[in-house]
Amino acid sequence: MNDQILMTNDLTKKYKKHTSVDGLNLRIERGQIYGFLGPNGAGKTTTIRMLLGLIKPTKGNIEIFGQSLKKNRLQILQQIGSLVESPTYYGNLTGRENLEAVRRLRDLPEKRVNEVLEMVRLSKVANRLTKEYSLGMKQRLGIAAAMLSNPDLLILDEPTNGLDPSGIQEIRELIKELPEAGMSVLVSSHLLSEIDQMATQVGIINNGKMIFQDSIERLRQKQKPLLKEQGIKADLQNDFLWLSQTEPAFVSDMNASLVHSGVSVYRLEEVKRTLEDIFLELTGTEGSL
Ligand SMILES: Nc1ncnc2c1ncn2[C@@H]1O[C@H](COP(=O)(O)OP(=O)(O)OP(=O)(O)O)[C@@H](O)[C@H]1O
Repeated sequence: MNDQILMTNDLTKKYKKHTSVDGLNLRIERGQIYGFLGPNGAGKTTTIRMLLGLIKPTKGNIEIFGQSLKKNRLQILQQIGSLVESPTYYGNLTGRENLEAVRRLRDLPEKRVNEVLEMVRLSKVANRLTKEYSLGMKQRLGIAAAMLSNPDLLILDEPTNGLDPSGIQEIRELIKELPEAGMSVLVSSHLLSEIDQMATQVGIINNGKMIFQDSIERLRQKQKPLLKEQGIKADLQNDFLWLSQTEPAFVSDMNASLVHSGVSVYRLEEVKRTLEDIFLELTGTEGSL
């Protein structure tokens, strides 16, 4: 079912002569995890600020939950949870106390604090002071606060920024579970690798313009013909592009070609065949052990 939750038409923001966001037509459907990708300065934060009614578009319109943001701002924003920039806390309060303060302010049900702590996997450290939290824990607490009101749409601006790989993994796992809890998600990042395994849909923005918007599967499929055109044999398996040649010149040409075509390469690795692989190949017993 096509159930559009967010739609922008020709969304544009100009600062004097500079166009930060240029005619964006964003489309997000209910239940999707929409990865909003673009290099630094591409216009992601400016777009998100417009979606949250924090700044006014120069041109274009925004429809969220089927209603115009201009006309129904407050009603729409009540159903959106957001994390824009680093969350701020009272360091001398515990994680639970910080959430409790937000909950009271917004008059939300008491049980919700425990529910969101559980969802972001902070229950065990809920009674520790937040000044002792790691950056990843702080980000998760920020997401918990954004989820307190049980919003239909969660907007997260670069929630993995500055985190180490395990922190990124935790956020990724957490976000993946949100559609099941009834939330659609827009999550921005400047690295494809960070949202690769969690987004269902991807919008790529560059210099304020949308250059790709489709499913993550379609984005992956684009990689193969590109190499095929150049006579390079490649096999796409488990999110990795497998190549049989490893000469330095070949690898660097292939990398340049992918990057020039807008495909972010986040790791190049030579995988040596294990002795077991060689043994299996020599003995022809592959797959029959
Ligand atoms: N208040 C402002 N006044 C003038 N220019 C601005 C303003 N806010 C943003 N810009 C410009 O708009 C462009 C897009 O910025 P934006 O912060 O939206 O990018 P971004 O994709 O979120 O990048 P980053 O990840 O670095 O935050 C940049 O060139 C920026 O300098």
